[in-house]
Amino acid sequence: MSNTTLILLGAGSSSRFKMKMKKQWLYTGEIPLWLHVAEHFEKNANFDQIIIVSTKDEIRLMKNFASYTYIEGGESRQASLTNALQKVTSEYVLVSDIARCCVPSDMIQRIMESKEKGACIVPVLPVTDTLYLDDRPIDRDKVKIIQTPQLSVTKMLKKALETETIFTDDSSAIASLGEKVHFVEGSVDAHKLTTIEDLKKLSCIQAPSTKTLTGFGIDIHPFENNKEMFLCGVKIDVDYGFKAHSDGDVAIHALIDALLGAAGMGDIGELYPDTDESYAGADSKVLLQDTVKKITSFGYTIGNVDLTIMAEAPKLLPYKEEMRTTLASILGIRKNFVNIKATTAEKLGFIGRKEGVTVHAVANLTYLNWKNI
Ligand SMILES: Nc1ccn([C@@H]2O[C@H](COP(=O)(O)OP(=O)(O)OP(=O)(O)O)[C@@H](O)[C@H]2O)c(=O)n1
Ligand SMILES: C[C@](O)(CO)[C@H](O)COP(=O)(O)O
Repeated sequence: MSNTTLILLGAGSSSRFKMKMKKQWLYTGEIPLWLHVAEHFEKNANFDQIIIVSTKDEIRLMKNFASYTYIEGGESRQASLTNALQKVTSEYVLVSDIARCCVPSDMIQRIMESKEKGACIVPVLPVTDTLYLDDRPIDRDKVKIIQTPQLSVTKMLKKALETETIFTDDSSAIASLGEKVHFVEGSVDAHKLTTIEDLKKLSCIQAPSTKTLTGFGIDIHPFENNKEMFLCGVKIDVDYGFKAHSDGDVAIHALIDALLGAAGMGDIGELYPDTDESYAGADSKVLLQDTVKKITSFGYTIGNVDLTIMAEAPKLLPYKEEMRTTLASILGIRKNFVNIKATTAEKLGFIGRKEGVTVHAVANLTYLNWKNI
């Protein structure tokens, strides 16, 4: 028993990163950044428990990668930390930002070995440039740059955060109680990933794998009279549509499943349950937009998609070009990467009897190559 819990904070929105992808989900080789950080800490110290703090959507996906304890974050770093601390029963807690993704092994050792030296053990860097406060130079030897991870006595940190005051790190919270903060040497390598430019300073992360991930989706809907019909987001000029909880766009539903399949994100029913009244009559284009947003924020980029619509009726040839253009625009790819095929079932089965339609879809994803940004 190490009597230490590791909390990795990753519930931020990456707003300063200014990419469609969240920085936590940038891929290094075949693993996302958050997992790279967790595995690195796990290799370098013993923990009773490892807690990853993230958002609800991300936690769903994270659980497919590794069995850590996952906790939903809050509005601020401090709120996220407070949520995670509720699950901590060990004497010590090591808290780090996932954004600080290249913390050297010797820095982790230095912090862990200093456990007894204060209520909070903090890695620091000296300032090497001249410093001014407003229009006056100040003594730079009295100034420190504070990094993470920080090791705290759990009960002190919990107590320090029982306040409305917002602290930018754990050490400032503990210092506010008058408790001893002990400084150890940090490292320039433990630079925090905040903007795209920071990527150049982080040598521990490699280019993402060039692997292609393939997903397959299938959906079936029966016809229903006196409804509007939509396929691939295009209104089809017939006086019947599909029986469904949403607008019944069976093609978009199959495509969403193919995209989710390639990303390892489950299926359409998990993301947009048909028991949820907010999706009653939903425009499937909006669901596809949301799926694309999620896939992109999790570090993937869409390569191509291919759909086969099996329908005895209606005739779809006149709509194929508009279907291609509509899907390409939502997927954010050129229309030559969107293929639509239509086929009959040669009058066989429920499709042949004109009772409904089946759509098969395939999608390919790759990891977004952030090295080319
Ligand atoms: N509500 C929040 C906000 C931040 N963090 C985490 O705290 C760390 C430091 O935050 P920062 O680098 O500022 O990340 P973001 O908040 O994502 O970035 P930005 O401010 O640019 O949106 C990050 O690992 C971030 O994921 C968190 O867990 N919960
Ligand atoms: C905790 C921290 O990384 C210490 O340097 C820093 O304060 C986080 O600041 P942010 O504004 O939440 O990125």
